[in-house]
Amino acid sequence: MSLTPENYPKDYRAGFTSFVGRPNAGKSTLTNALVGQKVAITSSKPQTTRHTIRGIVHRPEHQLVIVDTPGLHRPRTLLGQRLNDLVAETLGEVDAVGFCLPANEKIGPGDKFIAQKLGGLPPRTPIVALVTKTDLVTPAQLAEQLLAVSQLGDELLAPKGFAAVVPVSAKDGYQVEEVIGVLAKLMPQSPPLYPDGELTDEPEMKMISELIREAALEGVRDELPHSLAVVVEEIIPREDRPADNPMVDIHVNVFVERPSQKSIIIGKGGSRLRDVGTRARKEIEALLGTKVYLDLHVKVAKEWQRDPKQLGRLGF
Ligand SMILES: Nc1nc2c(ncn2[C@@H]2O[C@H](COP(=O)(O)OP(=O)(O)OP(=O)(O)O)[C@@H](O)[C@H]2O)c(=O)[nH]1
Repeated sequence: MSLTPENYPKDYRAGFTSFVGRPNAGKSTLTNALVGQKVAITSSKPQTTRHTIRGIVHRPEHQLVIVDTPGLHRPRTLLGQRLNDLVAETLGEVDAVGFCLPANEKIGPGDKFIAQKLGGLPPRTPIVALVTKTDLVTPAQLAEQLLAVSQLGDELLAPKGFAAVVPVSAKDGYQVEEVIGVLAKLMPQSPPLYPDGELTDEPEMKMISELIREAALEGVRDELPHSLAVVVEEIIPREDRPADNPMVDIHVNVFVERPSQKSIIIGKGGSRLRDVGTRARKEIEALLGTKVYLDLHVKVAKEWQRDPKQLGRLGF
């Protein structure tokens, strides 16, 4: 029998949690592992998560709603500041924060910067340290990192420190269920917030633009992630299609900052853009469950990261 707001165990817990951590710490991959389906985009390039995407973890005794925040980092451009505002806003509203620190990298200034920010959250918000990517280190290295992480909490989150320090590998599934359990215990007693089986409430347009962004970033150089914005202009059901075989036309603008970046995205004779389109289309078809015609246009919007008007137009 599925859970409803009227029929749920009396000690049921439900609430919001958010993962923070420096770029590449493994936040998106962990979200996907917890939810069990691809919802947040992942890539080996830092800062690919621009939008707040929620994954929802359902268990018989609790529900976790995960808000996936962009990588916290020191503000550099206007876009950077906006990302930070977004992170601060998101974190003010959650019941617990998961702070991701990779097991295979020494704690650095970026981690300390984030820990300091977390120290400024309302005193009731518990913070769980998640030591990610444990598959990449030996048990001895892991033990050392767990100790270093606890010390970081004692130093910068005094007097409470971390509510827990949990090692996890999203890649091989080690301790994924433990992470859910630890976070769930920190949620308030509450009826389920979302119906059973719902995995994300992210609007389709955002998910589509994330899929295209992910495809467009595949295999490109480091400078591009910050310079790329994807805007889905419209989604139109194709007329004159048989009812059992529908199709939608999706018109998309891909914005870059410089003509040279436009050439990178398009590739020789348009070959790269065709590949990006094919890969993204397959993912979008799987998401929507219908055939898709994807119309991609690459445009140059100079310095869009620094221009408030352009940022607004691009949905930031
Ligand atoms: N070996 C291993 N690699 C991992 C694991 N989790 C994440 N990764 C890799 O680490 C890289 C970054 O992971 P993401 O999940 O995109 O990191 P993120 O923190 O969301 O990154 P941003 O969006 O840049 O903030 C990717 O190449 C992942 O495949 C893990 O448990 N084990």
